[in-house]
Amino acid sequence: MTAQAQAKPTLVIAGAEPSASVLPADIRVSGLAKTFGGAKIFADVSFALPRGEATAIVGANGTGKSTLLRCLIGLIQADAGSVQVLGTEVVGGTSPALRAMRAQMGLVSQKHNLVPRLSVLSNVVQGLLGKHPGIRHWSQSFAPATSREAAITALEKVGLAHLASRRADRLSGGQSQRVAIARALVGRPNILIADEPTASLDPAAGEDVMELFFSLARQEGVTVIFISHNIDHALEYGDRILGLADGTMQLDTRASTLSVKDLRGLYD
Ligand SMILES: Nc1ncnc2c1ncn2[C@@H]1O[C@H](COP(=O)(O)OP(=O)(O)OP(=O)(O)O)[C@@H](O)[C@H]1O
Repeated sequence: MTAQAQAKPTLVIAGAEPSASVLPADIRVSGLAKTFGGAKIFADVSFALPRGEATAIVGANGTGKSTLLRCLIGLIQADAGSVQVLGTEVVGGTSPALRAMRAQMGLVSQKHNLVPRLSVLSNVVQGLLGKHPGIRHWSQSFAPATSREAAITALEKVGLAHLASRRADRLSGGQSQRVAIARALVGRPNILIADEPTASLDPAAGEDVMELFFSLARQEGVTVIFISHNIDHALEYGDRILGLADGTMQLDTRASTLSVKDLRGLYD
């Protein structure tokens, strides 16, 4: 299959895999559309993500990958369509319903988003705020012992328990991203969402973070959806690839059936 052929509408198979509609899905998107100020970002986007699978979203800059993730989390409202996450309808969902849904998710972003002046342990404790809103989970010193212990366990999983008391702004980029992974995992989420988790890391640190992130996600049986500009990462770590181009989902297929060359077609 050539790169050019893969990205052309004749090969669009979004939503067409029989398995996508029959497997239990943690995320179901149907007919999703989003505009900003009248400019179409994407329309008619449909897919289903089976439980326990990792899905990579790929596509050129500005095609709407982050916007799509934000619509899934309910941080921005789609203009049309439906998004069901763990049984909750996100489009038009109430704030309490969206908060309860997000409490079952872990988020990792490219900028780590740690609170710089707080300790590593407090940052990880804050990963429990979705499940336990309120001041007790702002800092490890207010948190109940069970939460502190959960945070230490999460730090052990990413190999950083020995840095629990270090301030977050005294970490390297790779260490920060590991702490962000611990924070995402501490609440035992059902879904992990990562927006370019290695974008700010050098290649070796990026590789380490991807290995760690996916080995932990697989151990926990978590459904993962991640954006990557690294085609090798998308193919290596994604069970499935979603490709956005020209305002539609041009690609929705198993990673094992694709090559680097196929995916480059999305960037032409
Ligand atoms: N809040 C917003 N208001 C207006 N336009 C926005 C907003 N957020 C994103 N956009 C626009 O929507 C388009 C898609 O942006 P988005 O960040 O989703 O793309 P992306 O595929 O994630 O890009 P990249 O790969 O560069 O991160 C861009 O043209 C962007 O400028």
